[in-house]
Amino acid sequence: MEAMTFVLFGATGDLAKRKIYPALYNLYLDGKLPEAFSVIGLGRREIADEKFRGNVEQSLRQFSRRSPAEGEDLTPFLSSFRYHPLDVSHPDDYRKLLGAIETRERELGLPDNRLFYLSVAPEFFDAIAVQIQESGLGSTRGWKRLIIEKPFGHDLQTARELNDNLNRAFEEDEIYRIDHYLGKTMVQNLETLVLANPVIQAVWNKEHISNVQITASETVGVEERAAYYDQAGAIRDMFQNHLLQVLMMTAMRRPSQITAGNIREEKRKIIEALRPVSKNTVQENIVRGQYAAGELGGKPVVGYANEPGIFPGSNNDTFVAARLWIDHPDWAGVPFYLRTGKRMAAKSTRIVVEFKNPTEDLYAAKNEKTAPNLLIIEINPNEKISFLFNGKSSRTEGESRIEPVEMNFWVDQSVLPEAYERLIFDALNGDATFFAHWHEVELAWQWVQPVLEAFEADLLPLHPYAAGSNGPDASDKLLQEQGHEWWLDPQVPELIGKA
Ligand SMILES: NC(=O)C1=CN([C@@H]2O[C@H](COP(=O)(O)OP(=O)(O)OC[C@H]3O[C@@H](n4cnc5c(N)ncnc54)[C@H](OP(=O)(O)O)[C@@H]3O)[C@@H](O)[C@H]2O)C=CC1
Ligand SMILES: O=C1O[C@H](COP(=O)(O)O)[C@@H](O)[C@H](O)[C@H]1O
Repeated sequence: MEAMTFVLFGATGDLAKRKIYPALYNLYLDGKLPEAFSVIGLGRREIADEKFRGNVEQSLRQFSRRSPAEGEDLTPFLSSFRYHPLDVSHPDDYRKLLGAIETRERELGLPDNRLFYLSVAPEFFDAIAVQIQESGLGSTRGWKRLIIEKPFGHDLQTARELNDNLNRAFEEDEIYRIDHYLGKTMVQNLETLVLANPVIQAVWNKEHISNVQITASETVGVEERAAYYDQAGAIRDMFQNHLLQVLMMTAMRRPSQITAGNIREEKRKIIEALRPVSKNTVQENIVRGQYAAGELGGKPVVGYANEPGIFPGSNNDTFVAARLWIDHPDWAGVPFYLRTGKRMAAKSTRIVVEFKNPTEDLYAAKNEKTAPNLLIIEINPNEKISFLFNGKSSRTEGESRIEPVEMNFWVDQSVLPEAYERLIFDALNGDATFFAHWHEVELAWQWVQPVLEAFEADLLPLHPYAAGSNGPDASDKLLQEQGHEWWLDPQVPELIGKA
């Protein structure tokens, strides 16, 4: 890997502490950082280098999946770290920063390869990009890259404006938009599961698949992020980015070769083929909800409207479910159901692929039914692939019946890198496969925009659902209209025990 400088805006912030430093440390332990490496942390407050390194060490002890041993000498890792005060709105600070980076490049004999990581509030993205250009920080003979965190805009227009500004300083192939779902083991595994297995490839289409269900349910509420969340809602926070990315990864067709460009091209074709909703059709296909008071883990929890920092009477969505159609010859007639919500019964991010079941009545004469084959890809908190199929088993002496059985592949989570480790490693290497391309982001906003407008115009009811439930009943109806139902966690074992 090429020697380089990692310039971190927001080095004193929460994300840096919880995710970025632990990711860098784990990459270091695995020998995945360049031999010559300089990290320059930035923030407004004045902090001495020693103190900054102490803060980084503290974050490793608290948040790294492999915590350093008590008394372990972290100097070899921490010696790469320097701190530099900078206020994003002060042009002079960028010129001083350029001086500090160049000094370190000379000291360490580094080429001027620079990766800028914007771990700051989104309202600063534009100004930073412009200043990187104007101060000369971006005028390198080596390469330059930009990592940005979501949100990429608040709607279609602001996303486009942001992108235009980023493009003043960076080409598209220099921009790495993090969607941490694309760094998750099982989301990355999807590509292999579907593309590298001819048997699965053969059935991955409308001939064999009845419907696809993508769920990201959370038990947490709005937590400490009321100011952001009350403006974003589930539609911007989870649906526009993570859920649509998982949809693209699930539905994409086989490229001729596995390259970043080809994968992104195939994903783009899917999001482009999503049938648009209009203000008139949004009611039929989208359900929005907001959690009311309820119970989780045996404890009462307040409703969204009573959470600290939430605007009284807020009609923000904390739950969204949608039925989507992909106008692509391979997916005609296959509904994709997506849903996400806070304060739901369980933390579960999963994809359930339900196959068509032409054999359901084959055993009618024996008074038996077969269950549909299900492929379940669990993304979080378990990382697991299960296949449910029909088998013949004898539960009672002498009596043999058809029974759904489950075949499992569990990932050993204890040895796996975290999403941020994978994504930072890829960005250091210039591999953009698992980052969101502008086309995907723009098309996702384009699809979501009429939904945002319908929400703003109050064209859809805001269904209350009890905290600790599976969301509003209206989201079940979305599926029932097509003769489907959400496959819930507890239901699958029940199905296995049935038959
Ligand atoms: N935290 C998380 O889990 C996640 C965060 N994100 C995104 O990551 C980004 C950072 O989030 P997070 O770390 O939580 O935010 P924090 O509020 O914890 O940190 C913000 C950082 O920005 C710096 N900062 C604020 N104002 C200025 C300024 N005028 N000039 C220079 N630096 C400034 C702060 O340093 P100082 O006060 O010293 O100036 C601090 O280091 C956001 O875009 C967020 O949406 C995305 C996913 C998850
Ligand atoms: O991006 C976000 O994701 C988290 C959920 O992530 P997960 O990895 O735990 O599934 C969500 O809680 C948060 O609101 C959102 O901003």
